[in-house]
Amino acid sequence: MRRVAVLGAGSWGTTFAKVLADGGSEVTLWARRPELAREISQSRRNSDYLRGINLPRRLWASSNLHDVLDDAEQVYLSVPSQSLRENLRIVRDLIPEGVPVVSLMKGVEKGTRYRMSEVIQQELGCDPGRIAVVSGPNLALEIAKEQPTASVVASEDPDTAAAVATAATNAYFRCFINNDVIGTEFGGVLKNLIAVAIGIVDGVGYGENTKASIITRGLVEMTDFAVAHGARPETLSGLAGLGDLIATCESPLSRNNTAGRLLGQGYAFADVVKQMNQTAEGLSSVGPVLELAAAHGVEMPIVAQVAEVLAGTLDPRDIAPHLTTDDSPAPPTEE
Ligand SMILES: NC(=O)C1=CN([C@@H]2O[C@H](COP(=O)(O)OP(=O)(O)OC[C@H]3O[C@@H](n4cnc5c(N)ncnc54)[C@H](O)[C@@H]3O)[C@@H](O)[C@H]2O)C=CC1
Ligand SMILES: O=C(CO)COP(=O)(O)O
Repeated sequence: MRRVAVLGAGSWGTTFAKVLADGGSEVTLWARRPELAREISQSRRNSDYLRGINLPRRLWASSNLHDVLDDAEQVYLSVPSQSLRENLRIVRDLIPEGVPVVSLMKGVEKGTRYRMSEVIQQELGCDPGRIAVVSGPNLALEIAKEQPTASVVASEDPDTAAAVATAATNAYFRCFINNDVIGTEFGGVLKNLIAVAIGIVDGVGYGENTKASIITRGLVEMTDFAVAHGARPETLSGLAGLGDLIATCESPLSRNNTAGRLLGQGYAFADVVKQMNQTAEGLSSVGPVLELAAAHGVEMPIVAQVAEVLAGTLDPRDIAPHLTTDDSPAPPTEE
């Protein structure tokens, strides 16, 4: 039986561990807190993150990294993006030589502005073909309830993508593969920012026209940004772009959407951070994304307005899809 390891026992790491176990692998899950590892292994529950979900028998957890990584044939990473580098420095000598390393994360590192696969490549010093990323419309709790879902596995090496997709496919979860790592990864990062915008206008009380306008123009911003970085535009119209954008913008389960809603209701950024007890990656990646956009000459008026609302310099009621960074009096063209 294939033996795989998942690092990070939050909502997505635990859900993905279940996906892999239900796909036939024997899964070891690393939880930082020993009491959480005990609860998962003994009660088959993760009550902090996945209330009411029974976890499969083929999944056990430990807070000991040696136990988790020993003999792993694939390693999946699901910690908050801003903590990935420090965690990789702890585990890099424990990851078995040559095995696929898979990012489940949807963030960009502050300061360096690197994607998660780039951080992995730097810290492990490995061939990029050993790295894969998983991204798609994947709200953890729905998948933990075994609702039918599709996702994308991207890697520069088709064998790596196929090996990961095979391990991560089961009766309710299906993975498609591609080799557009940049597009797949940025799709997941960028839709979080548009979901924050949707949450903000929802919190303000605006309706479906505003939200549809933001989703549609948001997809243009996502595509322009990703293509400027080398992505294929089709990837952004696929599961890892439009698919994830729809899921995250529509669902109250989305933490990015929820954070935006609180901002739209008038809470200050610091209060929103205090109220969120789970990771909302968009709050950390808005800065590095705008820096990358400026460096590549890409206009992102919606994301820029999100940044202003977070900074407290724009009233949430004034966030709007019709505003552009273009000062000319001529109407903008819809490309
Ligand atoms: N929850 C979801 O529906 C999905 C989440 N993701 C992505 O998965 C990644 C992980 O997010 P979630 O599991 O949802 O977050 P979460 O907030 O549910 O869990 C994060 C986990 O990381 C641990 N953690 C926090 N700081 C840490 C540190 N410094 N070092 C090691 N572990 C630390 C926490 O204790 C917790 O177990 C994020 O990048 C997110 O965008 C991707 C797809 C779906
Ligand atoms: O990435 C996700 C769904 O695909 C989860 O979104 P949130 O991080 O906003 O909860």
